[in-house]
Amino acid sequence: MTRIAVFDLDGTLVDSAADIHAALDRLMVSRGLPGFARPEVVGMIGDGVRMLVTRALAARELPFDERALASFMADYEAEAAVLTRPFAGIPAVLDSLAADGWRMAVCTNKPEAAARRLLDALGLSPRFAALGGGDSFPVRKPDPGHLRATLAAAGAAPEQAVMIGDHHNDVRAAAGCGVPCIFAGWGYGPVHMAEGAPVAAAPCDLPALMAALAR
Ligand SMILES: O=C(O)COP(=O)(O)O
Ligand SMILES: [Mg+2]
Repeated sequence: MTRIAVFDLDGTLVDSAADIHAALDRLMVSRGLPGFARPEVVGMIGDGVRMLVTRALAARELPFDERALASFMADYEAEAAVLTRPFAGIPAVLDSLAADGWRMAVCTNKPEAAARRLLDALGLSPRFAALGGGDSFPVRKPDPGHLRATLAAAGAAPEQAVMIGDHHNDVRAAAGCGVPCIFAGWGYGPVHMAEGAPVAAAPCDLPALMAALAR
């Protein structure tokens, strides 16, 4: 059976916090508000762009505002790959998984256009059979339908899959599909978000953990 590795994007494949942080700070500056410290921004990532902007505005005691969301999205999408790079060891792991016959896909809560642009800019797009963004389907992680639809877009079934992610949204989406999950210990989510999933300390730990989990 062909196996498929479904990767989360922010905090798993790529260290994107610096560009998200810069775009959030530009949004704040445009409103005459102070910016954030990196740990604050890291704690806001994981539930998609609407929640990210909601949390950033709430941190400044402002209500959610569609115009702020639209201007953040346009700005971030254009500048998503300025500072963002794959985590150390990720390109080598993708090479080694491909050599072992794994197919690969991305299931991210980041809007699809920004995710696609980022993967294109980093030269990673050709590696993935499908990209399921936070707005690609009617549901997103932790809803298991997001993972299921991403797998379907890749022409794969949950029985073939292993998910790798850094947030409880990834762990829960996988659990809802009956897909084993590995928690990316190098990412943005605190380790309690693994909720019992095996934790990979570094990308180079993935191939062995994945081989053990794949059915
Ligand atoms: O956009 C987010 O909030 C998180 O994106 P991710 O699902 O790739 O971690
Ligand atoms: Mg993530």
